[in-house]
Amino acid sequence: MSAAQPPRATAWLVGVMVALALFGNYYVYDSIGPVADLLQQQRAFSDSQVGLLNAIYSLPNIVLILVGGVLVDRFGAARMTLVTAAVCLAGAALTAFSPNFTGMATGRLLFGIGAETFGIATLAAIADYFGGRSLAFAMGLALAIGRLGSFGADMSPTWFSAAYAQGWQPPLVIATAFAATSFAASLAYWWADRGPRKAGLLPTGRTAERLVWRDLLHFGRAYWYLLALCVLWYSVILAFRSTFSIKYFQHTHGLDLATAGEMNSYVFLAAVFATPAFGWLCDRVGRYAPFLAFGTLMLPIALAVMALTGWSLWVATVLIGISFSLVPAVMWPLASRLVAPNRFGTAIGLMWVAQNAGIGGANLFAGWLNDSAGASAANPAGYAPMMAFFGTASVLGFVCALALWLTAGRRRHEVRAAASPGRAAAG
Ligand SMILES: NCCCC[C@H](N)C(=O)NCC(=O)O
Repeated sequence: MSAAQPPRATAWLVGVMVALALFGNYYVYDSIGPVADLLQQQRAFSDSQVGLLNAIYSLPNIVLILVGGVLVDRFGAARMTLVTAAVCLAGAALTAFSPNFTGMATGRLLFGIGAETFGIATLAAIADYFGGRSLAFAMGLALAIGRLGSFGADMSPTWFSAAYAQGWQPPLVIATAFAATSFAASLAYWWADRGPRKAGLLPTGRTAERLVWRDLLHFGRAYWYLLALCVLWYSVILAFRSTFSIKYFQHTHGLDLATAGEMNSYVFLAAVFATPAFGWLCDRVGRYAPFLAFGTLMLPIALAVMALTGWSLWVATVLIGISFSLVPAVMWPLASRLVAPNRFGTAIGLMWVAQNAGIGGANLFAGWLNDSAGASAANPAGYAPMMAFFGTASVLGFVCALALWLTAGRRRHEVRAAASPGRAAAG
């Protein structure tokens, strides 16, 4: 980190553009769910085909995202944000305008290849500009605007009802327009970044390094705890909340589809406001690991409340909302403190390789558990193995958070980390 920093106004301008870029990107990510039924009715897609349109996003990233992280370190956040936003735009357009399933799937594949590296580049951008000040708040705010994009996609059948009335294509064309907005915001960020970068006001650690595979093993112990926690927590929260929770609410708590979906969407909405608020709190208090441990603890408690008690679903929804807001608000700023700045992209890339594999694996395993136990509305007890699996994984995530707290998350470590960002426990 250089001593001089970009002016605060420039940092916030960049923050706003990055957040706008994330908004469009998250909208496109979540744009398939709302048109799934139309795709089945009008294009005769099967459930597997619709599922594949989302799965194909994660699968290539189990390998490619690592390369993406290294590219971010090598070519810088601004250039990689711009390039990957262009790839995402091409993917969204191909998805919307393809005459057949193969073309649509290729579009989603392209979008996935661009989007995960785009995610790393935007985190690196915020770390560049807010490394020494309000980092968790700025990252939380950017992620919150991204979540607003996901919420917007969920609400799009209401907001753009005329487009939905015309069939499956106009909503995907709207998604492409959001991808174009994301590209425009990325272009503006790249433009604004040129001055501070040339003036040497940004971290100078990002060098044109080759990918040395052995180096990947040289992160400190705290980083590996964070990686394990990232895999376990995201696997549970995304596989449960994005795939199985609505069906689970319907079958075990007797909700209708609309109410179950609404109950689920409150978690997104809560995250929009609570993620930056929690980030702000962490910056003010100057502590990260204890908050991370608290956030991860909320998840197994929520799952236990759902699976083992007859309490209102609101209790579990609030607890998951806290976890879903707090953990990302702390995890990514903490990651930027645990590794050197020139290895941030690689570090996040490695975390997201494992995360994508974990999310994919958890989805497949939970589905297999439900099928094997015959989970259904007639047999709600059949969901017990899935809940036991999610519960165990979330408890293990909490154990990793505790281990991280003990390794590099005590007050003395975090004070030192704040004084010298990007160096703590890097060793
Ligand atoms: N856009 C939804 C998937 C994002 C996955 C990505 N690897 C990630 O973890 N992003 C940070 C987040 O909390 O959304």
